[in-house]
Amino acid sequence: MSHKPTAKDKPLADALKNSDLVHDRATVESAIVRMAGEISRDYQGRRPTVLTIMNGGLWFAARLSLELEFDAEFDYLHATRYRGNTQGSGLVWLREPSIDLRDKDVLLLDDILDEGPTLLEVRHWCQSRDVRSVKLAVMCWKRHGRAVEGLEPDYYGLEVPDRYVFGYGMDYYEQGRNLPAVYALR
Ligand SMILES: O=P(O)(O)OC[C@H]1O[C@H](OP(=O)(O)OP(=O)(O)O)[C@H](O)[C@@H]1O
Ligand SMILES: Nc1nc2[nH]cnc2c(=O)[nH]1
Repeated sequence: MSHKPTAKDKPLADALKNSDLVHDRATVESAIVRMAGEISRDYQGRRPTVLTIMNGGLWFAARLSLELEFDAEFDYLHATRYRGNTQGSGLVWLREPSIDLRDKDVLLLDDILDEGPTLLEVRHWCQSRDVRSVKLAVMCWKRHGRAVEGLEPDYYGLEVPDRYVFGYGMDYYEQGRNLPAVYALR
């Protein structure tokens, strides 16, 4: 039986030795503040429903939401297709939002847009709930041109290289999410 690698087999310290810092904390946080300004302007006069995609979106969502200049309704969903691995597979839903989304202006928050199936499916799921609108905001965009067709973020903070990245919410075998910067494996 093949063994799925875990944190024990893949120490974070080794990954850090084998990685480059791509965005330090100040750069990440100023990008998030800039995004919050753009989102605040666009949603003026509305009270959107902000849905965080767990787990990775948590750190970004918390930082961003403190900068938003409007009141909002918050909830979260948990959908994962990497499950502590560095390669994605089918999306597994672990928790759906508990509030009724009908006629809501939904803003989806996630840490990274890479190949796109996660946000594509979650956006589609929201549309099937008869939302008024749905937009995507991601902290990092791995803009390699291989994402599912037509899927681009409405808002993004930073571009990241076409390598496995971690930190600021993004995991390396379920480690490193609370690193306050973004690293890329060499
Ligand atoms: O654009 P994609 O290729 O679909 O990848 C992006 C998704 O991958 C990560 O989630 P993951 O499945 O690792 O779950 P996690 O947030 O719990 O780490 C990340 O948080 C995004 O939701
Ligand atoms: N941590 C992490 N999660 C991802 N999900 C999709 N791409 C990535 C990536 O590069 N890093």
